[in-house]
This record gives sequence, structure tokens and C-alpha cells, in this order.
Amino acid sequence: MGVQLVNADSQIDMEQHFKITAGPGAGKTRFLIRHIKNVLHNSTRLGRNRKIACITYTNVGVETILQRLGDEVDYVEVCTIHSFLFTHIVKPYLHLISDKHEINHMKVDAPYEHIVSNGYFRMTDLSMKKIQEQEMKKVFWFIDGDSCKLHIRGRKSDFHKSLLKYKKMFWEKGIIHYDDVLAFAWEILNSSKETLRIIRSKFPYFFIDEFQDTNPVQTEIIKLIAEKETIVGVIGDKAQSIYEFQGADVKQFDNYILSGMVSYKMEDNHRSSENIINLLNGIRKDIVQRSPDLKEGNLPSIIVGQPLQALKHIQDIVGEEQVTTLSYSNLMANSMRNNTDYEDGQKWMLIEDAYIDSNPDRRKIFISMIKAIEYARLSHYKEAIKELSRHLRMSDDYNGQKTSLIVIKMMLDEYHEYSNRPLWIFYEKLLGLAHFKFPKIRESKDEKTASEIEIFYKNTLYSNIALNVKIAEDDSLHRTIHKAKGSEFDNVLVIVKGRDGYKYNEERDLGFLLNPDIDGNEDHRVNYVACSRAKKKLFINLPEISETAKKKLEVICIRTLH
Ligand SMILES: Nc1ncnc2c1ncn2[C@@H]1O[C@H](COP(=O)(O)OP(=O)(O)OP(=O)(O)O)[C@@H](O)[C@H]1O
Repeated sequence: MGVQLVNADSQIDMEQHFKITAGPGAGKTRFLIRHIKNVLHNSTRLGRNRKIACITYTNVGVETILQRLGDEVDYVEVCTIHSFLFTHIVKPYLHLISDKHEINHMKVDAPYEHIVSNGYFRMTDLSMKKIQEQEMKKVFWFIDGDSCKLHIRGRKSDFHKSLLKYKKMFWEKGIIHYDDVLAFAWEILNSSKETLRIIRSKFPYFFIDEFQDTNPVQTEIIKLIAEKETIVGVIGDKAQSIYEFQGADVKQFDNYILSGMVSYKMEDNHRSSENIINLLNGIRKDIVQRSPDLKEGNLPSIIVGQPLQALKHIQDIVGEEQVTTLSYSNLMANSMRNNTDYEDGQKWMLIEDAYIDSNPDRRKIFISMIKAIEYARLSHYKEAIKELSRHLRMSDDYNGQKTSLIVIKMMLDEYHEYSNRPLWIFYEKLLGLAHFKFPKIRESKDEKTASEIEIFYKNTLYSNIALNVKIAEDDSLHRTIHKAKGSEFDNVLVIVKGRDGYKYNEERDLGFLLNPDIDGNEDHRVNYVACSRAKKKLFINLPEISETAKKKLEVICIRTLH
């Protein structure tokens, strides 16, 4: 059977595996909600212990689906893949593989983000094998025959044994990372037929949204579950696959086939105006989207100049309406939010890489403090308290949470006193707090003998370091493109800059419009996702534009404003 054309309101056979391919704004979420409701009302295979699993990529995605399901959530479990696998497979059945991997399974309470441990790294032979500590961020699991193995992205040789030794030091303490959850879940299901049977029986339907972002281990888990009894349905858009660094792969979506699976395609775009849809159709060729609602709107515009000026210019055009800016890097998004200029060609870093301090305790406290303050400024208080309380566990009867709240509130009240001044001022403030224990920095008498650390604290502005904080679930007006996935906004300004330390280069950075390669170039897909978030007005900001590019873009119906 070929690919069948459907729309957001179509009903499909609920007892067959399915794959739905659809572009942005096609109504994938609307389809999923209607399909879940259809199964809830008509299936005879559901019950108190037999639910629909609905997996989506982010916590924001989970909230959206829960809200749209309204009261009909009794027999549906909506969660992220990590939370599903942890709750239903890893937590209850980890004991099946804990001896083999030396995991202290009684102490495992939740998965954690992997923060590279210098101490553990030094206890392996990895540095002797010329592996840099930062490369530990590129460690991933892959399935090799009957077992999962560790590998470092970008390396050819096999470092599995050394990497396993590093990981085991965490596991012994009951710490497992998000990527371990996938590997452990696969191993448990692959080796225990009984666990697989229980999962199939608890979840007769298994739906996955944003399937283009799943990684290969996840795909194998889904294939195992789908072998019998459970009906699996996946929905996605390969042109919106933007998590290559986490192991997602465009080809995976195309190659994903289950026996008896029916493939569907949606060609509508209910979100954007016809002019924006025309621009999107110029970037991708596999789906030509139509505008069933014939929404009118201006031609997308290019604005050349500084991003902050461009935003001001657009604000004059749209009046009272809000404008959302979308940037590739945290650095750019944070600069827009803080109303500060951004110099093209800056290296994108996480705060962990940007923060120079050889004393590990002091470094950890300062990084957490800055993160907590910046989260709290965006009202993400829960994350702020979680980040800080790990250093204040002993300070109160609430695991440090009460003290964290007091400290954060005080630091926010006094933000103006240190935010645009050297980190040294911030350091002196923390010294005076007495809540934290860290060694003092030895201050030199004259500039000649100043240590690297003293120079860093005295010459680096707090605001410059804070720009590197990554906001986990950013719902602000100025966010990164990755954090805008699945959302839509009336007016969007896409900011195009040079990549990670490079100055803007038209051929490369405007390639997504001049010579689009959606399958082969992830940067093109990221910019495509950004443009496709706009409902009414789309603006693209560039630092400069050549006459040739201008002419070419006029043909694709973009006008250029200077
Ligand atoms: N059949 C429809 N009629 C009218 N509006 C619709 C229809 N389907 C979806 N919409 C609207 O179109 C917009 C996009 O829908 P939705 O968010 O479900 O798309 P999507 O396919 O998940 O998009 P993306 O992949 O870009 O995140 C929403 O505002 C939604 O309310």
C-alpha cells in the first residue's frame, strides 16, 4: 500500500500500526488528540490497567497534550520517553541487570543530566588514550548485537571498556543519566520476555509525537514493543529533525517500518499565511503544503542590520502586537532578552565551559548560583531552587530549598548591584552570605602577580557570563529555535548569524534560502523550523546581504527592508 493522504480531522484504522508524515502547522497535534479520543471511545482493549501511552519530546509538549485532552485523561499516560521508560521499565526492573552493571539500584531515584566529573574521568585511562574531558559530553549508547555499547561521537576507535568504567562510578552511587535510561530499558526488554509482555499488556496503544527526534536506541525499544499486541503509531516531520547532536537522524524517520504499518501524509498548513507557506515550500521539496484556510498576510521580509534595531523596527510595524525572536544560540537569545548587543563571531559555550576557576567547589557554587538567578529572573523558580539547593542540603529542614528561596530572592532584589559589574562584586556578595563554603581567592597586591582566576573575576562582567546560561523550558518572547519547537506565534523575527565562533557567511548561513538542502543540512532544518513558527508576519534578520542574494530572494517572494 502506498502513502494515503489524510488531514487533521481524518479517522484512521485504530488497530493497525501507523506512521504519519506532515509538515509544520499540518495539525499533527490536533490529529493526535482526535485519534486518542477515538481510541478512548471505541476500543475494547482499554481498562484501569490498560492505557494509551502518548509520548512526546518535551515537558511543554506533555502539558499541551494534557490540556487539549481536557477531562479525558483517565486511560491515557502522557509523558516524555525518558519519564515513560524510567517509570515503567527501568525503576521497577533495574534489579534484573543491576548485578551485571554494578548499579546500586536501591539508590536510583530519578535520571540525571550528565555533568562531566573530572574526578571520575581521571580515574580512567581515557586521557592516556588522548581523549579530552569535554569529549565525555559526546558519549552515547548504541546497540551492538545483543548488548548496548558506549561510544564517543566523532571518534573511530572503541573506548567502550574505559567509558563503562567511568559510568560505573556514577552507577555505584545510584546516579544514572538520561541516556542510560534508554540503554537500560532496551536491555531489560531485550533480555526479559516477561517484562516485555507486561509492558505490552499495560499499553495496548503506544503513540509517539515528534518522532523525527527519537534516537536509534529508542526506535529499537519501540520496535520490540510493537512486535505483537501493542499498536504503535508515530507522527513526525523529518524536515523538523533538529536534534542530531542527541543522536536523532533524518534517515531514521524514512527508514522506520513495522510489519503491517500504514503510512499517511498530511499536506495542509493551517498555521501560516499563504505567503509564508510559499516561502516554506521553497525550502523543502518532499511535501508541498497547501493553505486550506487561504490565510492572507504580508510577504516575508528580510531586515539587514543589528538584531536589536531590527526588533525595534518591527515593533513599529506591528504596533501593540507581540514579536517573538528566534535565535540559534542561547547567547543570542539571552542577548535579545537582556537587551544587550551581540558581537557576531562569538563562540557559543555553556556556562560550564565559559567559567574559569580551578577550584572545583567554588566553581560549582558560582555556576549554580548564576544559573539559579537567571532561571528565577524568568520565573522558573522550581528549577532555580533545584539548582541551588544541592549546595545547601544541610542548611534547613527542607533539604536546602527554604534557604535557596531566601538567597535567590535576595540576589534578585540586589541584581542591579552586580549584574553589569565584574564577577568580583558578585564574589564579594557571596562571601558575605555565609551560606556557602568555598575558599577565598588570593588577591594580589599589584597587577603583575594576579592569578588567572583573579583576572577572570575582575575582568569578566557578570552579565557576559550569564548570557551562557541555557534555559531549559524557555517560554519567553526571546528564545532559541530549539525551544520554540511545537509552538506558534503571530509575528516572528528569525535572527541569522554566523555559526559558533564564525563571522556571518552568506553562502553558508543564508543557505537555507539560497540553496536549501533539508535532508543533508541540519542548520537548514533549524532555520526552516524557525520560519515555520510564524502565523501572520515573518521577518528574517541578517547582518548584511549581497545584491545577488537580494535578487534571488525577490524571486522567492521576500522583500528586503534596510
Ligand atoms: N483542521 C483544522 N482547521 C483549522 N485549524 C487547524 C486545523 N488543524 C490545526 N489547526 C490549527 O493550526 C495550527 C497548527 O496545528 P498543530 O499545532 O496541531 O500543528 P502541528 O502539525 O503539530 O505543527 P508543528 O509540527 O509545526 O508543530 C494550530 O493553531 C491549530 O489550532
